[in-house]
Amino acid sequence: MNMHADFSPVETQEPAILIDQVNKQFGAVTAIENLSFHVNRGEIVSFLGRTGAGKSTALNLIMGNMSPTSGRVRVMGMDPNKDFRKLRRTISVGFQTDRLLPWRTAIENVELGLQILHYHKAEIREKAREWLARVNLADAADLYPHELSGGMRQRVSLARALAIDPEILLLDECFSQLDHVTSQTLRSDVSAVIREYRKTCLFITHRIDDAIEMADRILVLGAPARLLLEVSPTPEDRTDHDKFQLLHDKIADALGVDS
Ligand SMILES: Nc1ncnc2c1ncn2[C@@H]1O[C@H](COP(=O)(O)OP(=O)(O)OP(=O)(O)O)[C@@H](O)[C@H]1O
Repeated sequence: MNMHADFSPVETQEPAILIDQVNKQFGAVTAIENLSFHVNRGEIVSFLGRTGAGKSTALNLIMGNMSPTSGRVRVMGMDPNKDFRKLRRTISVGFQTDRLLPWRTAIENVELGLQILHYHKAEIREKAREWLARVNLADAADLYPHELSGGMRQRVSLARALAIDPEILLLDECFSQLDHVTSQTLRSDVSAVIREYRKTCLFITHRIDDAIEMADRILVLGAPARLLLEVSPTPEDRTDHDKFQLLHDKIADALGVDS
């Protein structure tokens, strides 16, 4: 159990993430234009947009790194920019690059977030081992990042993000640097873990396949970020080739890209 009093879990009935009529300007540039959406607890939502669609800006707003020019951003009912400290244990992020520390072994990298949150020493090692095993890396605990493949490093990075037991996992293009086969395997392993532990996940990608495979709901964004299409893939959309293609084409059409 985490003994640090500052980081007690946040309890609320509100959606995990709420974006309500949000605008974000950077000088003359509009990054987000009247964007509204929510992510329910335990839901996996994919954010799909072309480059420059404001996906990173939306992520920064949710992480509390900046505040909107107008509109409301809420995470578990709180303002992430104002309640940054209270939400430290609530949100974890998996990035496009693994961001592992090269001088730490795999297990020591997983331990990092737990150390920052002042978990007890014995608990830190135990949880890190547990999560490495969950991402199928139990045997790689003592290897350094340069001894691991790209897919393995990304698994370590995801174990690190999940080890602090966050309510919400934000995944920012975290499979896009990997080859197709590695990315597919990791994607299905990670979505299985997210569903098993009933995490809320906002998954940012520009790959239509990734979104259909992983998400309960897909939000297709135009640039500047505004909602163009919202779809909920069914299990058949994933398993039936024709249905998959139909949905793929519909999303590609909304995005204005060739499928
Ligand atoms: N700090 C900033 N200062 C000025 N302009 C910014 C800033 N951050 C983002 N922008 C602009 O806002 C728009 C949206 O950028 P953002 O990085 O959020 O898009 P994105 O969808 O994440 O793009 P990508 O897929 O390429 O990462 C772009 O036009 C970008 O140049």
